[in-house]
Amino acid sequence: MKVLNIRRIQIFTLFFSILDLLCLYGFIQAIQIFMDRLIAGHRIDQKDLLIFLSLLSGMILCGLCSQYGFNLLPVLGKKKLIIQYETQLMKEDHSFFDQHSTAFLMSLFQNEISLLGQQKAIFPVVFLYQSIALTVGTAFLLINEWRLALVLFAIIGFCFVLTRILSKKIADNTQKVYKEKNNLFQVLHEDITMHRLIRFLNKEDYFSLRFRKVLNDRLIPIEKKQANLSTQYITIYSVLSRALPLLGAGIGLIFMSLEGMEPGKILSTYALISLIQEPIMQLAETRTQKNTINTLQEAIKQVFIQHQKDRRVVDSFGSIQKTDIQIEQFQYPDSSVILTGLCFSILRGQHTKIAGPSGVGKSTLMELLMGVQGGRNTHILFNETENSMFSRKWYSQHILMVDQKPKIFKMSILENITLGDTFSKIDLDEILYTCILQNIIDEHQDQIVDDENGLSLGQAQRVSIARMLIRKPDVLILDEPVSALDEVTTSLMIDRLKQFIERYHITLIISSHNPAINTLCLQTIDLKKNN
Ligand SMILES: Nc1ncnc2c1ncn2[C@@H]1O[C@H](COP(=O)(O)OP(=O)(O)OP(=O)(O)O)[C@@H](O)[C@H]1O
Repeated sequence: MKVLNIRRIQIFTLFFSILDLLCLYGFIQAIQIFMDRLIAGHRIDQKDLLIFLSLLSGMILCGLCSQYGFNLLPVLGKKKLIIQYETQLMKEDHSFFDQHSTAFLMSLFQNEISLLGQQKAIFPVVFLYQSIALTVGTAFLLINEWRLALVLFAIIGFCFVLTRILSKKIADNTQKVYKEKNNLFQVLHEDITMHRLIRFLNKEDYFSLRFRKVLNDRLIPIEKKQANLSTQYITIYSVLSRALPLLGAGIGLIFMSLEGMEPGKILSTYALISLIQEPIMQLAETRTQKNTINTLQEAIKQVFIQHQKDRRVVDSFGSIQKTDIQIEQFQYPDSSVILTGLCFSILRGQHTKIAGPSGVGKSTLMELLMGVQGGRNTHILFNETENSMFSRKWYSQHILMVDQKPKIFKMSILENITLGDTFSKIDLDEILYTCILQNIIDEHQDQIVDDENGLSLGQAQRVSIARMLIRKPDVLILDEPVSALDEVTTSLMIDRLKQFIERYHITLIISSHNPAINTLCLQTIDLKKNN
């Protein structure tokens, strides 16, 4: 995908903004000259009109171009940063997603990352442009009437200090607003995802009250403070922008009566003062933006600190002949011990059943095998090498797992299986036969499905198995693979699965409460409850 080059658009915007500025100052000077000449009794000729019109059309054209750039930059900046962080998100480890809720990550992308992208793209252009505008304006004003300029600078300087203090306060408060907005977003997300349960329990009022409490007691007070600060800021700004040019003209008139200042000069001084207060205020404003950018950048950096440094180094290693499981003790953070004193091996072709009552730690053991959980007292070895030595790429080619809850993407069934990889028609037909999916494919054709729409739980389970099986790993871990299948389909599925794994030398590790699975397995590891 081609992303427009931000740097080029920034230069384009700055270039036309400066041209626009120069046309504007040229225009002011032209007015002063024409006015002085009119007063002196000269007439305006065709050449003068031509200069006038050229400057005017230059201003319109350059204004259009620079405005287009200013409107385009936030869009590009937002897009760039979203792509950058999405790529980073996809590389994150399992523990990252345990730490942050979906709602939090979604709101991070919608709010903070988007805003940071916009500001980062537009900030340097605004800053540079306003600095140039201020320098040019100051130079013109000083040349035009230095005594008047000094009086006005003193007033502007005072307002500048005031707005700087205010803008710092606004930036600090903005961070609090973001934090509370995220909070509210998470509560709302929970209300939506749990809505079915809430309705069953007739608890709508209880949850609405919780939402309103977060909104009224936490977010609204901070937003009110923000409104108050912004009002003070804008008031100073508007008083300055309205009063300053009039003040300039007034002082100019005094100079005129005392020392005979020309009317053309008063007019151009008035126009210059009108122009100069804008960059001054905008530069104060960019300070607010700079504070916001820095804090946002730091906040996002904190979220995206890689949790587990990727120590895995081995990419090429033969197929798995032996898997050793040595677990002295495993527990999740802040939980009691789940697994303890486990030591067994699985040889190639030695299909193994992991048995035990619900909650004993079967899925946990499987996650340890997949390397998504781990710890100092747990050792998983493939061909006598610690699993931490293997890269994720190696894992994806040699050991795969089908979760207890089937995962279906919003794609067609075939796409759900291939996930963009190319498989031969023979391979596809074979997998559809093994997982009893041919009828479902015929029924749904290329229709898009997801796990809530279009597939039963048993069908979704079979699609999830097909997705992993077609990749023919050395070891396939199946967590409760037939829990949603009827007796006939279970028995057919087991027969076909047996043929498939024998043909491709795949070793199965299965957890299931269904005794029919026993016919597939050569050893059983019985997990016992620790408490
Ligand atoms: N991410 C986690 N953080 C903390 N505790 C967890 C986590 N995942 C599972 N547990 C706890 O670990 C224990 C074992 O859970 P696990 O899912 O491994 O059991 P199981 O034997 O597969 O159960 P079932 O047969 O019902 O699927 C449970 O007490 C569960 O609450």
